[in-house]
Amino acid sequence: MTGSRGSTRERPAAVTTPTALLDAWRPDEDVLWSSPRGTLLAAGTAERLDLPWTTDLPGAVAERLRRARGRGEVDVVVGALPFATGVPAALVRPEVLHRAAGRLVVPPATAAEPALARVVEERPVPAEEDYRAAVRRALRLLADDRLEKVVLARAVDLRTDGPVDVRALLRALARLDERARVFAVPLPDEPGEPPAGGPGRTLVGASPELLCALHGDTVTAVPLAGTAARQADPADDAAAGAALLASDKDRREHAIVVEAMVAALGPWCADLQVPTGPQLVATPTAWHLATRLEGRRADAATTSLHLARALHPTPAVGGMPAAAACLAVEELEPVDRGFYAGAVGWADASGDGEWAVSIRCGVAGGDTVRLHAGAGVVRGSDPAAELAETGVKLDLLRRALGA
Ligand SMILES: C=C(O[C@H]1C=CC=C(C(=O)O)[C@@H]1O)C(=O)O
Repeated sequence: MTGSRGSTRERPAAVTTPTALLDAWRPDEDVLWSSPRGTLLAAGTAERLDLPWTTDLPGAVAERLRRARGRGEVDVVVGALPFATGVPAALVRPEVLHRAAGRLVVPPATAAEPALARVVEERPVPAEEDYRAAVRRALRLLADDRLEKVVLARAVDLRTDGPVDVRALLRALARLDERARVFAVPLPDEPGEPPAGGPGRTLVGASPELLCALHGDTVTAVPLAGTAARQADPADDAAAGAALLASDKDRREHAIVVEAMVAALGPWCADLQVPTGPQLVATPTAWHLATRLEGRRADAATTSLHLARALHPTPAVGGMPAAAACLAVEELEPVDRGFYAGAVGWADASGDGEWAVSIRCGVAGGDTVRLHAGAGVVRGSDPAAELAETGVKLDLLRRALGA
């Protein structure tokens, strides 16, 4: 699935399947990534690349991959980049890379399958009324023209009655959303945390949003923005999707993202195709507006990480203008985003790579899972509706956890 075929520590795709890779995934040791293009199991760590976005990340990664290729080692990095641009990434060049064709498709659960630990407590951070108050403060910033859009996120801390089995959670996520990019990335301990005795922290999720992909010369990005809750009744559900597609406020929120992404990709692309309007995409809990951008890279030296760095943070997770929105996020959100709303995926020595926006995810560790979700605030947004929208987004992980 990647363009590079040079390394000696890779297993041929024919010998394995996505579900075999999931079964082989080891907590705290391995990264799992599954997308429509294929599934990767990055086993063990040959090299840790804990670089922030703000360094010459594309150059540094390309150089390390080139050297690894020269030594006949795995020449692919896999992992996650945080939301904040100054914070180190959780990227690894694995000892062994296993690949399988196609995405992870998990058969229905059997009685023999171990059940996930039960969620016994949920604590929103901040409290729901404080989130609504933060949206009202954001609306005041939007009113005086300093900002056009800001995405405000909140967290929910879940406590379970036993350790969370991340492999079982991945299975549940893959069953729930067959179109998503599903991932599990072991994270470093938080600074100042005592050394982990038990299981460490794992970023785990099912992202519906492609930040960018580069395959050969083809550049793709599929920004999402604009949300409506799915409905149980099919007619109501179709009506909710149609209403979203017709919603002025959501189309405005979406257009801000597309405009910023087209501007960011422009210098890297020849012939960038931009559809005239958004389409609907569905996740199990939400409808979204989506626009598929496709172009050809203008320069053969461009890698997927050049594109990711040019795009991040898009106004689907930050806002517009980006710098003012990030300041507002810092001021209005009481919880650090960590690896939520960053990027997760892989890059290889040929320049190819695929990066999802790390949304619809949580950080699992021991008996807790911290979930995050955000909603785009623009003029005319309603604090109660934004709170409900973040709830709809959080529901994907809640549902996978059986909460
Ligand atoms: C920021 C999130 O979603 C983004 C993706 C789709 C729709 C969004 C929205 O309507 O605000 C967000 O931009 C999230 O899931 O936490």
